[in-house]
Amino acid sequence: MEPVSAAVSAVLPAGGSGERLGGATPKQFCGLQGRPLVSYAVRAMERVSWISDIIVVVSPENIETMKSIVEKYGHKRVTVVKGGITRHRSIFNGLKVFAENQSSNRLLQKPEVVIIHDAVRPFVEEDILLKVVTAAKEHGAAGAIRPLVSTVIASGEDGCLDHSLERARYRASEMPQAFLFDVIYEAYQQCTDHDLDYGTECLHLALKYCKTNAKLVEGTADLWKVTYKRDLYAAESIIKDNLSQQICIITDLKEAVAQVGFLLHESLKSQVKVEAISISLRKNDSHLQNIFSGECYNFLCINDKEYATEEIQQLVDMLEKSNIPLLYPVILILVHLSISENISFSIGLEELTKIKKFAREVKKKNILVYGLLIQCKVFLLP
Ligand SMILES: Nc1ccn([C@@H]2O[C@H](COP(=O)(O)OP(=O)(O)OP(=O)(O)O)[C@@H](O)[C@H]2O)c(=O)n1
Ligand SMILES: O=C(CO)[C@H](O)[C@H](O)COP(=O)(O)O
Repeated sequence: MEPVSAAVSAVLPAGGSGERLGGATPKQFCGLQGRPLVSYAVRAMERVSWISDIIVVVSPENIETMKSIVEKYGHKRVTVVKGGITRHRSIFNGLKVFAENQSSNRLLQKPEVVIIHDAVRPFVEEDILLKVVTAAKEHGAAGAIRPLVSTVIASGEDGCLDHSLERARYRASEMPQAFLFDVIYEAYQQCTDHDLDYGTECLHLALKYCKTNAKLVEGTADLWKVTYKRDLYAAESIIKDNLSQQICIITDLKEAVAQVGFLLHESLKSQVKVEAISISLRKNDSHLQNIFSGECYNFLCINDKEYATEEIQQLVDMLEKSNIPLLYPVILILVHLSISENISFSIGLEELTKIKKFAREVKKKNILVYGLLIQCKVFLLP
């Protein structure tokens, strides 16, 4: 697919109260693995380099909470805007930031295409964003859809079945959606109070007021909206699963050690996404930096050096300098290979004590260090 050739920004409605989920905290602020749900959606947008501004719309009482989330998790390109009493009113407020000079918000550059995405749909990927934006540029509006899980039926006044819809002909409307900014803004300006208070579908507004037939784009199953309590549990297990799906194996440049890294890569690659690199940790390696910013949280560092702590210290320093938010525990497994002819380990007791002390220190920074000693005996052929 062609790269994006339009100015694109995003509006994330996050101003609801989460009645269906229940509980005192609105669902977008519920913690998943210690981080609020809304922050995952913001992060998903932020990772897409061609999205310029991200407008997060929250209820007036949650403005400060949202601002502190932006600060705590280092979110960039985010403007927090006051929401309305319904989702449509919140989205409209978000769009206004681009079109009207509001006293509390600087006027942001009006995008050609605007993405609208519920803040409670945390697993949105660049691929689907690109598809809806490209389709919106061509058709004026586009939205992700999914097959219906259950058949839609209508009941009559007596509470009995009136009619049912042919399931194969209908689709569930999901998010993200994208619009030519002028189309959706015009539609919202023309909306009646009834639309704003009872409507649930932005694509419908574009059709009703701008005669724009949205292109429907097949989305993936994980675009679903966190609505009920069970959805929070499901989202949390997807997050945990994603975290354990990527590992980086780092070896030094010595051939025997690099060879172990290569073999490990071969045996793991069918189960997890694995990167294996041979580098000198003393130098600043751009490939390793890219792996950090790709949010890899698991590292296996193999070496045969006597001073293993220095190596792992260098890796931790690089990790910290890379400024990736340490939102989850980083797992660093230090594998010390002792390749020798005799059975004694090349690493001394003093070094082991140092590693243990180091592990205790970095644990406070959410970095968990584990050590593994492997004795490889070299058999010399006669
Ligand atoms: N006045 C509102 C209502 C909803 N939303 C946002 O719109 C998205 C989708 O709405 P929904 O799932 O219905 O959220 P809630 O309204 O919070 O949930 P409920 O209907 O169960 O109260 C959510 O990110 C929600 O925060 C909003 O910005 N402003
Ligand atoms: O499914 C959607 C597509 O437009 C919206 O995300 C949905 O309408 C959200 O609002 P609610 O759950 O309050 O109806």
